Amino acid sequence: MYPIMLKIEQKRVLIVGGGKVATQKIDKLLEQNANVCVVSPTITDTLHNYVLNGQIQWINRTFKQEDTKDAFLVIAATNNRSVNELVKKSCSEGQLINVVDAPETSDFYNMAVVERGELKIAISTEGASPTLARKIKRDLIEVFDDGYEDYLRFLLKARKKIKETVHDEERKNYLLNEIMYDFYRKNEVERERFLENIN
Ligand SMILES: C[C@@]1(CC(=O)O)c2cc3[nH]c(cc4nc(cc5[nH]c(cc(n2)[C@H]1CCC(=O)O)[C@@](C)(CC(=O)O)[C@@H]5CCC(=O)O)C(CC(=O)O)=C4CCC(=O)O)c(CCC(=O)O)c3CC(=O)O
Ligand SMILES: NC(=O)C1=CN([C@@H]2O[C@H](COP(=O)(O)OP(=O)(O)OC[C@H]3O[C@@H](n4cnc5c(N)ncnc54)[C@H](O)[C@@H]3O)[C@@H](O)[C@H]2O)C=CC1
Repeated sequence: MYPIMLKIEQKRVLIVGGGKVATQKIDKLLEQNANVCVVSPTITDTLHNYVLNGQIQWINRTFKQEDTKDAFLVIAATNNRSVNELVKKSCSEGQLINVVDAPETSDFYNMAVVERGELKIAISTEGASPTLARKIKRDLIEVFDDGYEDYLRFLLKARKKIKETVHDEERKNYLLNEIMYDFYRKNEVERERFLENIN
C-alpha cells in the first residue's frame, strides 16, 4: 500500500450506513472539512446532531446503486456484507472506496493518527491489527507531547526566514539542522532568540 496525505476539503464523500463505525469515520472526515453525505435508514445520535447543525447531508433510506455517482471517496459501512459488496460494485474505477468489513476489496485503509498541529503521525498495520495501530498511537501521544505544535510553528517560521535571508549553502544547512535540537523544542525564549538572530 502506498501512503499519502489526501486533501479532502469540500470533496464529496459518501458513507453508506449510519452506525458506530460510520460515525467514527465521519468524525475524522469532518475534521478535514469534507462534504459528507450519509445514506442510511438509521443514524446514531451523534450523526443526528450533525444533520441538525447542517454539517452533513442525510439521505434517509437504504442504499441505491446510483448513490455513488459524483462521490470522490466512498465508505461502505453497513452491517450487511452483501450491501457493502454492492456499494463496492457500484463504484467506478476512479473512485476511492473503503469497505469496512472487507479490507481485501478496499482501495485504501484508514489510519490511526496522532495530530500535533501540522505534525501528523499516521500508523498502519495494513489491516493485520487495528488494535495495535491504536495502541501504538497511544504510545506516541506520550512521546510527542503538545509542545510539538508550537515547536513546528517555530520550525516553519525559522525555515522560511533562513531560506529568505541566508544565501550561503553551508550556513543554511547548518541552521536548518541546528533547529532540530530539543533545546529549541523545549525553550520558547531560545526560539525567539534564534529567529531574531538569523542573518
Ligand atoms: C483494514 C481497516 C479498514 C478501515 O477501516 O479503513 C480496518 C478493518 C477492520 N477493523 C476491524 C475492527 C476494529 N477496528 C478498530 C479500530 C480502528 N480501525 C482502524 C482502521 C482499520 N480497520 C483499517 C486497517 C488499519 C490498520 O490495520 O492499521 C483505525 C486504525 C482507524 C479508523 O477506523 O479510522 C481505528 C483505530 C483508530 C484510533 O483509535 O485512532 C477496532 C478497535 C476500536 O474500535 O476500538 C476494532 C475492534 C477490534 C478488532 O477487531 O481488532 C475489523 C473487524 C470487524 C468485525 O470483526 O466485525 C475490520 C475488518 C477486518 O479486519 O476484516
Ligand atoms: N473498519 C473498522 O474500523 C471496523 C469495522 N467493523 C465492521 O463494520 C460494520 C458496521 O459496524 P457498526 O457500525 O458497528 O454497525 P451498526 O449496526 O452500528 O450500523 C450499521 C448501519 O448500517 C445501516 N444499514 C444497514 N443496511 C443498510 C442499507 N441497505 N443501506 C444503507 N444503510 C444500511 C444501518 O441502518 C446502520 O445505521 C460491521 O460489519 C463490522 O464488521 C467493526 C468495527 C471496526
